[in-house]
Amino acid sequence: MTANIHDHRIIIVDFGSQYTQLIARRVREAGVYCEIWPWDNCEDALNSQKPRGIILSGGPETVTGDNPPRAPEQVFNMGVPVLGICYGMQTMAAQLGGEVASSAKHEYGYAQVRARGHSKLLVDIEDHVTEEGYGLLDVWMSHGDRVETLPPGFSVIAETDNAPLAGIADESRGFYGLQFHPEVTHTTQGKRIIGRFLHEICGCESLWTPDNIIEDSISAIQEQVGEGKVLLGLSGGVDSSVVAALLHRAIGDRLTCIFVDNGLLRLDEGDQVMATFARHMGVKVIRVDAEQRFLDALKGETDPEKKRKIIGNMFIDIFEEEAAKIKDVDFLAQGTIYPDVIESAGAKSGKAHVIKSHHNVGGLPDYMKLKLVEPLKELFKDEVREIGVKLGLPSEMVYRHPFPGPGLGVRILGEVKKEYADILRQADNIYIEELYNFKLYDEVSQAFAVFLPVRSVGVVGDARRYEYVITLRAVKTVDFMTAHIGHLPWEFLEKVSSRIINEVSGVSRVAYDISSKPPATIEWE
Ligand SMILES: Nc1ncnc2c1ncn2[C@@H]1O[C@H](COP(=O)(O)OP(=O)(O)OP(=O)(O)O)[C@@H](O)[C@H]1O
Ligand SMILES: O=c1[nH]c(=O)c2[nH+]cn([C@@H]3O[C@H](COP(=O)(O)O)[C@@H](O)[C@H]3O)c2[nH]1
Ligand SMILES: NC(=O)CC[C@H](N)C(=O)O
Ligand SMILES: [Mg+2]
Repeated sequence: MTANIHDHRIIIVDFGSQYTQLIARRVREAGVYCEIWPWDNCEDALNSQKPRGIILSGGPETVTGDNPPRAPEQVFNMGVPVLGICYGMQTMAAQLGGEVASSAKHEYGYAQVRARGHSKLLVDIEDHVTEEGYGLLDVWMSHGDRVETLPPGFSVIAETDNAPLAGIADESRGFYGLQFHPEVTHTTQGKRIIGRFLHEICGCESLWTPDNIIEDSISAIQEQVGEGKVLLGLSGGVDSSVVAALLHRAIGDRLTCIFVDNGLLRLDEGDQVMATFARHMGVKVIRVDAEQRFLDALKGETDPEKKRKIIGNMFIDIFEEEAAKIKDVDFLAQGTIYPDVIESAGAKSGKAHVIKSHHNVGGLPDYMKLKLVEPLKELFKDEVREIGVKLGLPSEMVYRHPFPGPGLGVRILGEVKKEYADILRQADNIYIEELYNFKLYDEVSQAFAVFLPVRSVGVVGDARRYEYVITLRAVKTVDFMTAHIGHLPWEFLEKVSSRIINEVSGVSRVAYDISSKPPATIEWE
C-alpha cells in the first residue's frame, strides 16, 4: 500500500443533524476514511488528525438564535477545503461575514436547484438542463433559515426560487456551502457531488477499500498485541465472527475464542459455529456447554428484566472461569462497531446501548486487567459485513439477522424451560428455512418465532388438541430503534403456519405479530 488509508481523511463536524451518519456513510462509500466529531469537541481532532477536508453537517439549531453552535475558527484557517451542508453552510456564511435570516418560506422535501456559474463542485453534474443551458438538480431540502448576504469572497453557485443563495462558494479558499442535502438518496446527484468534493477538491484518493481495511487492521492488531494472547467471546453473530476471523489472520493460534452454549441458541447453532470456526477456519474455539447451568439459574423466574440479568451474569461468570484456565491472557477482544462509539459519545446515548449491556462482555470486572482489542470500532455494520465476506466467512453467517445475546430466553415468555426452548427452536427453524426458500430472508431486517406458554384448542384427525401458541415476528428497520412490521405474503405465512402445526408437536396455533416499534419493541421481552 503506498499511502496509509488513514492519511486521506475527512473530519465531519457534527451540528446534530439526523443525517450526520449518512454523510459519513457517503464519504466512506466514496473510499475515503472519515470521523465524526461534535462541533464543541472537535478542535483536538482537527489539530492532531490533519484532515484533507472538513464537512460541516446540518443541525436543528438556528444560526440567528442566542449562542448558536459555531464551527471552531481553525476550520477556516487550516488551508483545507470545507463543505458546509444546510446548518453547516449557514454557520459558515455567518462566521465569515455574511448574513443569515429566518425565512417565512420553509422548504421541506423535494426542490429543484439551478446551478449557476461553473463551480468546481457542481460543473457538469445535473439531472436536467434548461433551455438557457443551466444545469438543474433534483434535491432534498429541509430548512427554515437561509443565507441572505454572501460573505466577502463568495459567489452564488446554485439557487432555488425560495433560496436565491442555495449554493455558495469561495473557490480560491476551497469553501463550499449547500443549502440542500447531498447525503440523502433523494438528492439524485448527491453521491457525485460528495465524490467531487472529496476527490477533486480535497484531493483524497479512494484508499478506504475492504482489502485495505483488512490489511490495515491486521497490522494495527499485530502492533497492539505484540506477542500477547487474546480472548474473544464468540457468539456466531456478525460482529464477533468478523473479529475472530481478523484476529486469526493477525495472530494465529494466540487467539482463543469462547463460545458459550447457553441452551438458548437457535437449532444446531452451536454445531454450526464450531464447524465454521474450529473445523474450516482452524480457529481455537472452546465450547462451553452451559445449558443446564442457564436453565437452573432461570428456573421459576418469569420477570423479563430479571431473566436478562440472570443470563448476563451467567455469561460473565463463565467467561471469568474460562479466562482463568488459560495461561497469560493479556487482551480481551470485543466486536464494538462505529455506531456504538458514536452513540455512547453523543448526547442521545442510550437505548441501544443499555439493551446491549445486559449480556455484553464489556461487563467484565476490572480486576481481570485485560486490555481491550476492538478492531471494528471504526466500521459501520455494512463495512463489517463486507470485510467478513472478504475474510472468507460464509455469506449466510455474515448477512444473518442480528440475534440478541439472551437468545431464546427473551423469546420464551415467562419461565424458560427446556421443553419450550426445544419447541421454539424447531418452529423458528421452519420459519427461517421458508424465508430462504421464498427468497424473503433479505427482504426483512430481522425475523424470528416467539413461544407463548398459553394453550389453545385445535383439531387434528378428528381428535382434540390443546397445545401452545407460536407467534411469528418480522420487522423492517435501518437502525433497530424504530421498526415497521414486515409485509410477508399470505401464501408464505400459510405455508409456515401449516408446517409448524404439522411438524412441531406441542403447537396448535400460529399467529403473526403486527405491532410496529414504537409502541412495541422488536423482542417480546
Ligand atoms: N453465546 C455466546 N458465547 C460467547 N460470547 C457471546 C455469546 N453471545 C454473545 N456473546 C458476546 O457478546 C457480544 C455482543 O453480542 P451481540 O449479539 O451484540 O453481537 P454479535 O453476536 O457479535 O453480532 P450480532 O449483533 O450480529 O448478533 C458478542 O460480540 C460476543 O462477544
Ligand atoms: O445483543 C443484544 N442483547 C440484548 O440483550 C438485546 N435485546 C434486544 N436486542 C436486539 O436489539 C434490537 C432491538 O430490540 P428491542 O426492540 O426488543 O429493544 C433487536 O435487533 C433485538 O434482537 C438485543 N441484542
Ligand atoms: N437541516 C438543517 O441543517 C436546518 C438548519 C436550520 N435549523 C434551518 O432550519 O434552516
Ligand atoms: Mg448476537
